[in-house]
Amino acid sequence: MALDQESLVTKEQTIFNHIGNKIILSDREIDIIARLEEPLILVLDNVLSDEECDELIQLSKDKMQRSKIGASREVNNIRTSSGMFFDESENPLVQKIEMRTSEIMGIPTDHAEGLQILNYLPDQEYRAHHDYFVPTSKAAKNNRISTLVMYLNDVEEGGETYFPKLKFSVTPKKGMAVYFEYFYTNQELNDLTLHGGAPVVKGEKWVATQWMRKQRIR
Ligand SMILES: O=C(O)CCC(=O)C(=O)O
Ligand SMILES: [Fe+2]
Repeated sequence: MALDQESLVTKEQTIFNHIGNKIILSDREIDIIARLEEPLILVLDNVLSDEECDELIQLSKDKMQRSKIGASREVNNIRTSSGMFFDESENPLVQKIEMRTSEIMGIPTDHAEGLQILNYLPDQEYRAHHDYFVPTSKAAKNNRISTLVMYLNDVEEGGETYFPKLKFSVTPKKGMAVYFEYFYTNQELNDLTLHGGAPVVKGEKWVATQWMRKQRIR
């Protein structure tokens, strides 16, 4: 069979490998609500309890400052939300959530970046971007391979996580999450994971993001 024909029928290896519509963890059952196969994108429910969401917001509120992204860590317009990172296993709640995201994502905790919290007010957004680093950057030597964005509250209007190349979007809902991975041999599939946080129209939006690296970082 010609190569291009083969690529039409063979599916790439995925990192996420739970079978069925539930992920049974030691302390919790997570529901798989929706699934796009390639690139793999999953909408998950019951990832965090209401109490865990509230506590994460409380713990991060004090530490918020205008988000800084990119190598220069300068304030810019790609992301207008405020944000902060917890240190790895900074407190018991963060440690518990790291264990959970590791089980969900199928990657050991020592590959996990510190949990990131973002807060968006009306008109604030995160323009479309890839979570992996460009090959020429220093960080790409141990690049990100997968993302879990967890919604910490309900947003009155707007704030969807959108994937413009797939014409697909996820509405934030407290305790739910969207998972995607970009460790495919076919770079075109990785490229399709372009995504952003749409501007919040009404209310505010809180998310916690877990990124996994290819190799251990701690
Ligand atoms: O806020 C969102 O919906 C997306 C967040 C995101 O893309 C990120 O944290 O990398
Ligand atoms: Fe992102």
